[in-house]
Amino acid sequence: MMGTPMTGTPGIVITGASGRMGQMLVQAVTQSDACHLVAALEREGHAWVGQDIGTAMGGAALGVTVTDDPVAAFAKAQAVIDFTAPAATVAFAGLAAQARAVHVIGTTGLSDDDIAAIDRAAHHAVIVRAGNMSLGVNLLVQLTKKVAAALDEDFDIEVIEAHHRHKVDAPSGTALMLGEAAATGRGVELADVRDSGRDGITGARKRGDIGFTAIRGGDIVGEHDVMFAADGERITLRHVATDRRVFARGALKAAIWGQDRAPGHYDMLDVLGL
Ligand SMILES: NC(=O)c1ccc[n+]([C@@H]2O[C@H](COP(=O)([O-])OP(=O)(O)OC[C@H]3O[C@@H](n4cnc5c(N)ncnc54)[C@H](O)[C@@H]3O)[C@@H](O)[C@H]2O)c1
Ligand SMILES: O=C(O)C1=N[C@H](C(=O)O)CCC1
Repeated sequence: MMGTPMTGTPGIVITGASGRMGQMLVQAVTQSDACHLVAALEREGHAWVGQDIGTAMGGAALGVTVTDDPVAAFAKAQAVIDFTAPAATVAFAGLAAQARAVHVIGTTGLSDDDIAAIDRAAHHAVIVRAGNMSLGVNLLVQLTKKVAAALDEDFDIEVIEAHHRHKVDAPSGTALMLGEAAATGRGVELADVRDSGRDGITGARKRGDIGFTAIRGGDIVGEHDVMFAADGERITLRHVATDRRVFARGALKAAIWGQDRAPGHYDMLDVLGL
């Protein structure tokens, strides 16, 4: 059995345990000395509910049975790591806050109303939310802010992202983080300059707009370019993720960082001190 539970380290629940990120997170937690797995959650009716999470993943038993009961799972946890879907994440934010567990949210595609609900839960507990938990992307956010602040609107800003064929939301959470960073650097609101989904006779590009393009295909883990294009020259900042472990590593760091912090809605820049 991997990762024997240690009482001195935070107990972690992984939601969406059968998912691409869920399985990566179960592996990361069970291999870590800094935390231990107390529960694995899946949606009601999922084939893995009732099975040992280790054997369901095709490996050795881990002694943790997949459950569909978030209240019971969260009651025994110090942190909930959640990469699922918007409706689930909003419900989990309330339940994790009631359990006073740190809620690490990787889920993307959240609406403004979803984020407002998460903000309300963060009055009572620690929530760390980021569209991308990797160190590289969070550094890229800061670089994007700086480059955007240094250049004027002669440089058109375009965010181009590519992901696997199963991804359901666009632009990606990361692309939106980068677009927000570019807008902040320029001193504008992203909502006022955002241009997504060009198709047909769109008219010429509007000066000052921040454009988004989404590519979906194959097994691409996650690639992001921020392009600053002017007449005669072009700068491109790029991040390429080749392994989902980079997201899992960031999420574990956030779960541990959040222990004993004051309630609030934090992001990975807080966790990484960037
Ligand atoms: N922030 C980051 O660093 C980062 C990195 C990768 C993925 N993501 C995001 O994480 C999310 C999940 O991505 P994925 O590729 O793992 O997707 P996935 O579809 O493989 O996994 C999602 C899992 O959540 C489960 N789920 C849905 N509703 C549930 C509920 N009510 N209760 C329990 N489980 C539930 C599904 O059954 C599924 O197993 C997406 O929003 C994605 O964009 C974020
Ligand atoms: O695979 C996904 O889905 C990813 N989602 C995040 C996003 O929307 O930016 C991070 C990269 C992978």
